[in-house]
Amino acid sequence: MIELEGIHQTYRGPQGPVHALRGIDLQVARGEVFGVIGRSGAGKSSLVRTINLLNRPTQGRVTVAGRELTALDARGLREARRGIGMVFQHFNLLSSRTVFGNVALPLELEGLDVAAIRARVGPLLELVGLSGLADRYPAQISGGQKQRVGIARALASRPQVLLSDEATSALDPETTRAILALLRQINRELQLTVVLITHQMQVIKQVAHRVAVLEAGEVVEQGETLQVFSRPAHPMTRSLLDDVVPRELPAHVLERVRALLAPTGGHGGASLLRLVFAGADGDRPLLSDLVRRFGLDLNIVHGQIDEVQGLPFGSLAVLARGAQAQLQAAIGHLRAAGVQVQEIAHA
Ligand SMILES: Nc1ncnc2c1ncn2[C@@H]1O[C@H](COP(=O)(O)OP(=O)(O)OP(=O)(O)O)[C@@H](O)[C@H]1O
Repeated sequence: MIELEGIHQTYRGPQGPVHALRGIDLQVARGEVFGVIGRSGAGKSSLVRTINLLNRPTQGRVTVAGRELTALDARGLREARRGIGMVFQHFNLLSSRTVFGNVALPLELEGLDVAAIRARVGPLLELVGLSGLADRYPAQISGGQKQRVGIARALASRPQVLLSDEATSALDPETTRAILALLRQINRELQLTVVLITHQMQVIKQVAHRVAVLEAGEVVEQGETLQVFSRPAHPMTRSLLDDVVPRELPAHVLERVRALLAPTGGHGGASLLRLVFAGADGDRPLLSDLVRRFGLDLNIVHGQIDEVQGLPFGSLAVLARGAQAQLQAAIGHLRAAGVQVQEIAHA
């Protein structure tokens, strides 16, 4: 649905050229929610804005729904852009227009008559849950409601693609969840292709089918969200994932574990293991396997279980005691079952 080929974006900065995008190749399939994540300055806004040529890349080709946008003239581009809606971090609503008036604006610009506009805007306001607020002004509604207006406006021209430029960054966590759920609902019900950029893995976790990680203008990793979450390959991905599943144990937990790891005078060993599991692994009785099959004593010292795309995802720190050979066999068993195992400490 969306194809970016060899995209470079160079700005003229006060201290010389800024290479914001350095050779991006990306493909987004029809009907998917594709997330782009990166730290501030990574080039996310530049990237999402090349998809509708709000930013014309210095080099490279942009194709959306089979049309090469970078080859169109101004008129062709205007028309193609109707197929691409966009929502913004700060909503970009006109304060002098009501909720209805804001959603109606792109339709007025398209030249639709009053009856046609009413017929289009009513269902859109219902879709985003704002039917009762049509006559309010932006100053009279909450941030989450403003973003709902932004989404309805973006959908007014019946686009095939929706771009979201940090749409939830100005919202509190609960409103963020509600807006993301709405985006996901729209993606499903309207079979809309969604590209969203964010600096928060929480956002990716909740809605994106696939994700690309951007660093210094380059895609350093991409893949299915669950795959990237469970087996992050690049240090930047791991660092971004720390916000969701911290890799380091909190200091007070480590201290407690050290005391537990102190030699007890027995014959066996003890290992502090960090287990990361994703997807269906979470449904298997792996911990009872360790006890039953390998005769280990287990002590869960820390953990976090979450969901990615409705599938279990999480990490556990487990203190395992038992015979050395059995400990090693148990680690092999877990790895064979697709669980990532890291031995944090050993005694
Ligand atoms: N119009 C511009 N002129 C000059 N430099 C720019 C311009 N727009 C962006 N940049 C620079 O390009 C780089 C990428 O910026 P961009 O806004 O795309 O990143 P971002 O990942 O969206 O960051 P943020 O999350 O902080 O918005 C940054 O170094 C930024 O300073």
